[in-house]
Amino acid sequence: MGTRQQALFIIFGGTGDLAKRKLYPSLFELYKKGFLKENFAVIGTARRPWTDEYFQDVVRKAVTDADTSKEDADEFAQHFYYQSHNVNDTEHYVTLRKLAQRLDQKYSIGGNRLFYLAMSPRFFGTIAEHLKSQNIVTDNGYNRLIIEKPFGHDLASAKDLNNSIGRYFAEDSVFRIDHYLGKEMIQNIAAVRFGNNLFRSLWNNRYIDNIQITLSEALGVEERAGYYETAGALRDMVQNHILQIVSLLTMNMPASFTESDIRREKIYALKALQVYSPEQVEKNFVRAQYGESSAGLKGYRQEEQIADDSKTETFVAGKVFVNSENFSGVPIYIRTGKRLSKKTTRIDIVFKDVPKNIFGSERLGKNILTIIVEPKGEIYLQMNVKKIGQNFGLKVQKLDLLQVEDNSVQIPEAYEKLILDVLRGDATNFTHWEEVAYSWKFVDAIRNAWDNQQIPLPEYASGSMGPQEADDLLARDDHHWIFTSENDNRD
Ligand SMILES: NC(=O)C1=CN([C@@H]2O[C@H](COP(=O)(O)OP(=O)(O)OC[C@H]3O[C@@H](n4cnc5c(N)ncnc54)[C@H](OP(=O)(O)O)[C@@H]3O)[C@@H](O)[C@H]2O)C=CC1
Ligand SMILES: O=C1O[C@H](COP(=O)(O)O)[C@@H](O)[C@H](O)[C@H]1O
Repeated sequence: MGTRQQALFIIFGGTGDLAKRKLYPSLFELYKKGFLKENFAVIGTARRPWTDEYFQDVVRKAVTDADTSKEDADEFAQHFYYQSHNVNDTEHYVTLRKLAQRLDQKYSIGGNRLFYLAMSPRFFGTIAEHLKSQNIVTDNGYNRLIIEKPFGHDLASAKDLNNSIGRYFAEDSVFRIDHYLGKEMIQNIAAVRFGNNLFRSLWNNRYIDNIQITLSEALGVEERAGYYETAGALRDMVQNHILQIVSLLTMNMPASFTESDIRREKIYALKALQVYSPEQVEKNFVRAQYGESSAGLKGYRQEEQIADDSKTETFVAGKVFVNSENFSGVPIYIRTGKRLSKKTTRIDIVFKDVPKNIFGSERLGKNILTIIVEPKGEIYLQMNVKKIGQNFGLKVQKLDLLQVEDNSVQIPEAYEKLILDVLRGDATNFTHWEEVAYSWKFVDAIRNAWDNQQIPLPEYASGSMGPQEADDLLARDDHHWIFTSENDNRD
């Protein structure tokens, strides 16, 4: 049983997709594990006129799967209340305050409040302002704000947003969520890097040849076309998830495994990102859009709510440099896209060749450390070993370091972990404002070059691993993607 937490959750966007698919199931897991018990309540707010009963029914459905007992789901759902609320209407905050006060007393919560902004970022400023001006924040407990991505549209809008939130909430009570930081295998990066002298000492430009980060999705744009048209893969995946992974892979070893020390090093790594000129963008970044597939899948421009002449990229590949002492000169190849051959999130660290191959005509394979985040957590290392037999020959052997067996370990969902971190006041796995700012600075340079220059937007076949240009990017450096649709792990 976990340490009991007491808090009142106010979820803005309580009728939305994220709330139903991720937030309610995560809260339910915390409830089943005993982190939430008697002393918590949830107010869901949005404009539609739901009743408490209807809302509780939505919550019950959202948390029900084959393993859920009806009693647990019923008991849990009784902690949920609905308040029809337009975030732009000051009057509605008065009703919200009264409901919050009543529930605080009813559940003996002691003033702790967690405000989850699960809606469009254009509303964040006004919500933060009203929470303060209408006294929905308390004096007798903590008041924490969880903010969903995207944090702004570019550096200028992110600054505006940050300023408007910062007027009402201090940086240490703002939790900018990036759900990748809650993933078990992403958190494993620090364990592998800093817990093993073997890797700690090799983790630099003297031994690492290149790094490859792949976040590929098999699904298309699905129901989020309206948002995606304004974002594209660069803003949707690179600005946040991919650059966060880059920072975790390249940061210096923190003085201690604490929030402030880790943050300092992550900020330093992101500050060291090489920001490209338009000419460098053209050379080092590729964008593309998915086309129709021979299997009958729609191309991006044929999807609902997408313009026939949309220029939104659904795929990005690029070469990134972190110009720190330990990483300058190491190409970090990144790629992400929708409608690719497979849903996989993986990191391949490719080490340099031994300075001299003494084995004559025997070819040496590369040492590659692979961290698979999805679909199933795995870490393995490719090594050269002798082939068994009379003669001397070499072969590449995959050394399994970790395999998260299906069902053998209870892997908490990213949102579950992150919400618990917020309840505990631990912001280690959240994004600090400076990280956001340096990431936008890097991304804006690419976006501006794409918007202002005639940089091509090729199509790729749905079900492939992107356009030929993404392979050419590595081939020019005499490298290749370790993960391909044909071969999971070739060299
Ligand atoms: N869905 C996902 O998988 C992910 C989402 N996110 C982010 O989470 C946030 C929410 O996304 P998602 O749930 O998909 O979005 P949805 O469009 O599904 O939900 C938006 C919510 O906002 C409410 N809303 C809209 N306008 C108002 C208003 N004026 N006053 C009060 N409520 C309003 C809507 O309810 P109503 O219409 O009843 O008012 C609805 O509950 C976004 O920032 C998104 O980028 C981030 C990662 C993944
Ligand atoms: O933030 C986002 O992430 C999802 C992919 O998340 P994952 O945990 O399934 O890898 C992506 O589909 C979505 O477009 C983006 O907004």
